[in-house]
Amino acid sequence: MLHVSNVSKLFNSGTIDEKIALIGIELQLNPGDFVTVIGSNGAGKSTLMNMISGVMKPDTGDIVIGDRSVTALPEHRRSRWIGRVFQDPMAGTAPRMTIEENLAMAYLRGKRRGFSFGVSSARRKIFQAELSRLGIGLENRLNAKVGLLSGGERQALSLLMATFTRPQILLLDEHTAALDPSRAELITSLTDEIVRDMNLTTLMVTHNMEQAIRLGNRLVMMDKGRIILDIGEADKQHLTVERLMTEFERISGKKMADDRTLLG
Ligand SMILES: Nc1ncnc2c1ncn2[C@@H]1O[C@H](COP(=O)(O)OP(=O)(O)OP(=O)(O)O)[C@@H](O)[C@H]1O
Repeated sequence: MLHVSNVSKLFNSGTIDEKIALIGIELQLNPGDFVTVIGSNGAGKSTLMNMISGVMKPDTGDIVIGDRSVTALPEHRRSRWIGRVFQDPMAGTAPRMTIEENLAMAYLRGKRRGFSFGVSSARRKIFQAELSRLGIGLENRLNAKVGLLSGGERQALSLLMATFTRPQILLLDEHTAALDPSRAELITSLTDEIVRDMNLTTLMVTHNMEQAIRLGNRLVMMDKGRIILDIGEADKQHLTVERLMTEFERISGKKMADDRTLLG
């Protein structure tokens, strides 16, 4: 479903600010894979997400979604196949538009022209049904401006908007990190539910090791632009935070330098 092959990225090449962000990344996600990604600061996690979504182009390598190479396509041309939720609850939604208008926008993403922007009563029913699965009452607030929602509510809406057109790839970029613990837990369980229900192929970056172990069927660890561990379903079931830390130290030869990492 997603094949990242030999992807490298160097920032500020040839200057004293040169930064190696990714080196020869190889990553294959099969349909329905839910892969969590952890790694120390500057490991290249966000850069990898940006390469897949088309925010930036790799220096070398190829990115294939489904059976097509998207490496040369700009971000907006890939958006029909990709859903993405960012860390910042402000990033995924339009604050001055209503919940209904935001959903209509997401609904039209990647669709051919000819679909009207207006919200028909049939479509409104679909939106209400989708919103009610979030379980936080947003289905009764279709005309509320999104800017008035709490961070958790916005993130729940962003998650819905990113997923309800069933993207081929869902990218979650520390999407619970800016929320307080109870809201983060809500978004985490909604994520798990939606990804499983829709069988979405998902890549989720998190700084929370416990969350990375608990969710998904695979766990990938990055360090200094490389994937240093790729743990499959069977091994992941027996994984603990302590074991993960030990593995990181063994492979990288250093302690996990990441102030934000939650040990669970
Ligand atoms: N636009 C940019 N210009 C220059 N250097 C960059 C840019 N984006 C990322 N980098 C550098 O590339 C490396 C990888 O950064 P990236 O943000 O992908 O890491 P990360 O694993 O997401 O880190 P964090 O967990 O701290 O968010 C870092 O050294 C970073 O400083």
